[in-house]
Amino acid sequence: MGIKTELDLLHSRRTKIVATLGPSSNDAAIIRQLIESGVNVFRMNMSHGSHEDHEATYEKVRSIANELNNPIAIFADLCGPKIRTGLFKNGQITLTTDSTITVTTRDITGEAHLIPSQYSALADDVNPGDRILLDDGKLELLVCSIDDTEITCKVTQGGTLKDKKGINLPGVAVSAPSLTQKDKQDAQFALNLGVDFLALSFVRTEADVLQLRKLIDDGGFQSGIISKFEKPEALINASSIIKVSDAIMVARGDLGVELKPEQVPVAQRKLINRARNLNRPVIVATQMLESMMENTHPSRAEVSDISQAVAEGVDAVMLSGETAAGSYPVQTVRMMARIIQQTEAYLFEENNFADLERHLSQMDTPIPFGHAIAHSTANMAKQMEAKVIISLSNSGMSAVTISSARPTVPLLAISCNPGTYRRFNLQWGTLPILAEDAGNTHPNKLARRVARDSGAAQEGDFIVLVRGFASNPKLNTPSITLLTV
Ligand SMILES: Nc1ncnc2c1ncn2[C@@H]1O[C@H](COP(=O)(O)OP(=O)(O)O)[C@@H](O)[C@H]1O
Ligand SMILES: C=C(OP(=O)(O)O)C(=O)O
Ligand SMILES: [K+]
Ligand SMILES: [Mg+2]
Repeated sequence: MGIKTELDLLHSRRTKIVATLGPSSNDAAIIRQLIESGVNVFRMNMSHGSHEDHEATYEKVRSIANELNNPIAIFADLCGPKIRTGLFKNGQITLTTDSTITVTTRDITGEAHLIPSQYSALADDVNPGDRILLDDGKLELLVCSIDDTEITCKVTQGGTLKDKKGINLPGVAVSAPSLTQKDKQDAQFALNLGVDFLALSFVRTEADVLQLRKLIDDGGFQSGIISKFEKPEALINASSIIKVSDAIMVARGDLGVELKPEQVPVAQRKLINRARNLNRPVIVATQMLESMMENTHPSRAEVSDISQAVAEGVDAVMLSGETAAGSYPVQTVRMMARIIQQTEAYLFEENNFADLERHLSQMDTPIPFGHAIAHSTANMAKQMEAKVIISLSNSGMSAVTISSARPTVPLLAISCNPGTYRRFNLQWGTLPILAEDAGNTHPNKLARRVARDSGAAQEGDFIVLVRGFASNPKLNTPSITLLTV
């Protein structure tokens, strides 16, 4: 896929698509189709699959993305202290409501009435009367008694339980740290592969994020961090967590178990607004097209859910089991792209993304420095009917600040750092451009050339160039330049 095709896509879809890799999508032909159907970012879930599997899939994605000249970004999602069931003899067991079962932390294979879990402190963390939720809360147990490694429970909500499904303990203070020993090993592995981001599960505080940041920095890597909001504590500490993260994810699967399900949509809205106000990309994840794991058509409620997230101004929507283990991975991505396009077309027609801008301008004054520049850029580009906004970024700050204003005019984000270039692909309405030259000496010339070569603008068209953002206030000298190609 050349840059012109990408540009056409950007004109028709600003909200990005994240797809999880797994057994249904580890084949080169499928990966190619997923990219051609609209995937912008792939997720490798470290909770499943071996390092060998992940490495093989990673190399396939990179080689196909290179071949297609597509700025696909890849992130590794660390397990975090997610407690899971172990393996069962036939891959699953059935739990009957009102029956008695045992959860054990012994290292065994599970069978009827016996659920293994590798989390060794489980028996210490729970008390009689606590609830244990299984598989994103679909099944529920009540703790009756604890004897060393054995937790005796009554099944209060039965059903089928498969291998390695999540265990949640709502209201129980889990002793495991956010970054477990396994996470550190998985992070090293993924950083060595060259992932663009690491996703940190079950973040509770800013310190959790900084611990991972240190691990990345100590290894001399540049990977970004996506903080996953899955705990009530994270919502309380949202601003401080967002500020030290490169992006966030509203991880609705675990969040909906740790909170009540009805609290999730409000948390989603608040997090989208908070992340945008702080210039950080935000992903909404989980069960977006869940029914398409087995069906070729989505439920009406799923379609509305995606449409709603787009209208709320999210940067990216994510597919999990749908592309990792579902029967129709490519059809699911196509469906997601269609839903996004239809909703965005309406929003642009109604000038509703501009309403989001107004929402932002309702923030306390003076509004943050970057927002003023970003909104002026968006407005000027629109008023002058500029063909494109071009940002020049070393760190990526100019591009993410402009993207957060959700401009009507497409944003071409230039960087000469391949990692920054790919990380741009998670951002709303941003088409990444990799340049050999950072444009420090001849920025106008570079901007004109990129606008022309990408087909975004022709001789005589207006373009708007933005550059000079920096996190150090003394070096922060953003400028807007109106250029004629
Ligand atoms: N790499 C993989 N290998 C095997 N199964 C996978 C893989 N990725 C996902 N799956 C399956 O798809 C389901 C949904 O995927 P996902 O949301 O990524 O996982 P989870 O919710 O378990 O963290 C998983 O529970 C698992 O059954
Ligand atoms: C995305 C999520 O995390 P995971 O799939 O790793 O549990 C979630 O909980 O919604
Ligand atoms: K995970
Ligand atoms: Mg989760």
